[in-house]
Amino acid sequence: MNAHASPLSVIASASRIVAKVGSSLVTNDGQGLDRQAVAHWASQIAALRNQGKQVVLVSSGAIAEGMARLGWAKRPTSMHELQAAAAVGQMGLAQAYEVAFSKHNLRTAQILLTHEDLADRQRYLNARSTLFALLRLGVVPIVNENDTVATDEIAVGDNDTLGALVTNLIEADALIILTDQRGLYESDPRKNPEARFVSHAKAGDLTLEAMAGGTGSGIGKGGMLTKILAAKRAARSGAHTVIASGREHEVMVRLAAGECIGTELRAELPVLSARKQWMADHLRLRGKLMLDAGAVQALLVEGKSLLPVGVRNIEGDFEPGDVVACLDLEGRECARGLINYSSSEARRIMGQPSSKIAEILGAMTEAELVHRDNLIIL
Ligand SMILES: Nc1ncnc2c1ncn2[C@@H]1O[C@H](COP(=O)(O)OP(=O)(O)O)[C@@H](O)[C@H]1O
Ligand SMILES: N[C@@H](CCC(=O)OP(=O)(O)O)C(=O)O
Repeated sequence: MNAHASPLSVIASASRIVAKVGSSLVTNDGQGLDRQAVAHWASQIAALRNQGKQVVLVSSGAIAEGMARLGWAKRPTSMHELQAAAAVGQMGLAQAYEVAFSKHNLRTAQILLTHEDLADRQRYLNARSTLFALLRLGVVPIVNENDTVATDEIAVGDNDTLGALVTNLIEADALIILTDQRGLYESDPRKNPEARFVSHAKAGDLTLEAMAGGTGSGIGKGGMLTKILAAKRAARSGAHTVIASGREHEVMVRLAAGECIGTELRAELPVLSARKQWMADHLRLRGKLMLDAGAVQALLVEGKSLLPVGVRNIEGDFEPGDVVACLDLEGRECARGLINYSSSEARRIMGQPSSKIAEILGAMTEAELVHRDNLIIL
């Protein structure tokens, strides 16, 4: 896993970078904003900009800062208290970044997103154009989840994932995830101080997911697993990921100079087209299709569309245009795509040849249940 160490960090050649800093890196142990840390992020991003690199910052910390401002020692569990803390804290966060970046003559822009903003194709394209406009204007976009309005149904959920979604959105070359650990260890170093460090691996390598645990800090949200999954997601648009310690001196600048710091997860997965990436990232699954062996072979090996004849069972309620998962014989999701028929229609035609669709439903809109153009192989 540590074998293919490259002499130069992937960040050296990246011209568009998304950098994500976790809550523990912008607050003093969750007790209010660490203005010195914020100043360091600003000066490092300013240095990268002076090298001609475009940088979008995804910063956590709103809830931690809100808790400090409200005098709460413990992270609340109720959604509305969390949302209230985020609303209070985001003010401080935005203000601190604006002040810190202004010392380098840089303007900042606040971008608060939810999953719902990105799941709508028009709003997705709009967010993308706005981010590009900001980068062209030389402004540093600072992104966070819009926690104040984000309920579970519409939330991205954690900023590692949000960082990956923004990486895909703006087709960044690299995602830097800064956290309170040196990078990925073979198991959580808080629980196992003997755990070995992973310096290089392939993004999307399934063995990494088994190594990564949840958050250990009580301040952060995602833990290491969301970072590993973020790297896999970022790789789908060709972006490499580095997970490194935000406590390393001048970590971003040294990475940009080519130094290998932290865990480098290289993008070696097939890159999805922009439209398929958006489908994979943003649309909620509405149902599941259990396939037979022939259909699995047709999809995965022969690159064909999914026909009703290869479906053995269907779960869920969906309408034409919704996203459904395709499961293989072992129940693993092997593909997902936009379905052409509603769940009630699909149940009536499953297991049948396409020539029978018109007879069963009264009309045939499409011969395929999911056309290959609308299908993502996982
Ligand atoms: N295999 C692992 N390697 C490194 N850290 C891990 C691992 N598994 C779990 N962790 C935990 O993940 C934490 C970092 O995630 P998190 O607390 O969410 O930080 P952040 O706020 O930076 O996102 C670490 O402090 C560590 O305890
Ligand atoms: N949006 C939340 C942060 C959520 C989150 O993922 O936190 P972290 O694990 O510290 O990156 C906030 O600003 O408090």
